[in-house]
Amino acid sequence: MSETPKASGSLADRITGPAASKLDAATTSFTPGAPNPSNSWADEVASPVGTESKRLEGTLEEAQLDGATAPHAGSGLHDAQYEVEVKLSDIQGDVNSPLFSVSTFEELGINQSILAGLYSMNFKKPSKIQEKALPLLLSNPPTNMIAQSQSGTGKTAAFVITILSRLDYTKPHQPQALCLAPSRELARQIEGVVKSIGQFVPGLTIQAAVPGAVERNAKVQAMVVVGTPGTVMDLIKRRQFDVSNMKVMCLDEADNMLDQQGLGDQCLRVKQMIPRIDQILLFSATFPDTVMRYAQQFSPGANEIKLKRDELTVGGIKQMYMDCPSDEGKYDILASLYGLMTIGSSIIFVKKKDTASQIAARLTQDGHKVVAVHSAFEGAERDSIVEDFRSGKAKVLITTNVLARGIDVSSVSMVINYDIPMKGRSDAEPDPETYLHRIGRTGRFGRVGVSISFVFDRKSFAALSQIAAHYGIDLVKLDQDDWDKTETIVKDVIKSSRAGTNLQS
Ligand SMILES: Nc1ncnc2c1ncn2[C@@H]1O[C@H](COP(=O)(O)OP(=O)(O)OP(=O)(O)O)[C@@H](O)[C@H]1O
Repeated sequence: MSETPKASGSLADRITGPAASKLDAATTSFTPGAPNPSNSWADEVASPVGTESKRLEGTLEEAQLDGATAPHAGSGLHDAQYEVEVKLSDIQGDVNSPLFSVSTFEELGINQSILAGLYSMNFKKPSKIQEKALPLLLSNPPTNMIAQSQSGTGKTAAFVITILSRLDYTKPHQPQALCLAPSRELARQIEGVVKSIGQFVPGLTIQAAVPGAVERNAKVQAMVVVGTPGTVMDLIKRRQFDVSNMKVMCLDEADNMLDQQGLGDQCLRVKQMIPRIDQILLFSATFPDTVMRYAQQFSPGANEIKLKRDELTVGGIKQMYMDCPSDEGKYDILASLYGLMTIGSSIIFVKKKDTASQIAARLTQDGHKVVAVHSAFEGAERDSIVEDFRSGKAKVLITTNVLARGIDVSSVSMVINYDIPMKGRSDAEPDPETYLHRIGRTGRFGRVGVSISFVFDRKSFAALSQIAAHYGIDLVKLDQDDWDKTETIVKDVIKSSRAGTNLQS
């Protein structure tokens, strides 16, 4: 890291000095990007977004504790030796961790061949959601389930084990389980998890139903089908996909699938085209109240495992924000962070496809190595770019909300919200669910990671403040005027994780 942000002084600082978090009654008019001589926009927002430098210290200490790195491995915060081994068994033994469980996979009544798959993936103990959900999921008669658990805590394995336990293995060409996901990348990833967990299950057949995967007129002839709603709907309509014998239907990222106008309609159509389903499973890290009611209709009589709002954030993810000089000025800050982004892998989330492409082009021009993916890319190209990112060939990925959910790449140590996620007409409101899913691309299954959200005006600051208030969290302000300090703070967290490479079981 040698570059320093070109901009001098944050907007908030240029207005009033370090942004204060208390509400200031006297407000003056504000033009985004233009210094306001008398009042900070930050002052005008009742905000839990903390700015005191001493909070940085506290957070770093917490980072070590929450990430379960230093205390278990015995490495101190200022230890020059960054390579710290994270002991997963210790995290899973901590009653407060979402990965905690008292039981073993054997005790959950899982079939031997499925157990063999779990062990070969080095899954030693279930996580909390797996331990709580599996007895309910596997009991007879099959019961519907709505299950919520923090990002990166192993929901996929919970529903995949259920699917594999429900199949009639005497009918290898008969589709019996359907799993739907909101993006082709997530559907492909789930297909991979089914293959891995089911690798020792004799006779198991799996097929993906994403755009381009099933030839026109070809039949879907696998027991487990994982796809995206639009493609699956078309295949059923065209009678390429026989759904007369469906035992399990699972929606991953269910709140997103049911909430979004297009996706929601398609999921409902698919369900209506299936004459009978023994078990309907809805999984997500988030279930806003508005969607929950609809989810309960979609999956009637379901057992429910829910989290409280303040339990939703993952302790291993250190959430920070950067006060940028202007919308345009965000680019310089991003470029300055490049060195930190490549310690592990990073994902930069933007709102628009165009922004993703433009930033990627600019960073490339400036000599950095990055890739971009969004829905305007062709399917095959998307697959190959995401594959490069998974394998570590590409370390910095710029994308839109299309990859905000579900994507599991353990080496991701940093997530940047280049644009604060917004929803509603003309982006009127902040989108706390998307925020949580985006930052959840790091800190997977006990690992440590950093999220940095960029704010630059009153609207973006207020939006981030509301998101922080929604989850009852404090965000740490990174100072662009003290780049060395910023670098140290971020580096300490990222290097303590070396995400993915040193998680010992
Ligand atoms: N019992 C386990 N032991 C060890 N690793 C596990 C276990 N269960 C899951 N994992 C790993 O944890 C990671 C996260 O799991 P998964 O992708 O299922 O999370 P998730 O809860 O679905 O997250 P998200 O809400 O982001 O979709 C994966 O790499 C998975 O292989």
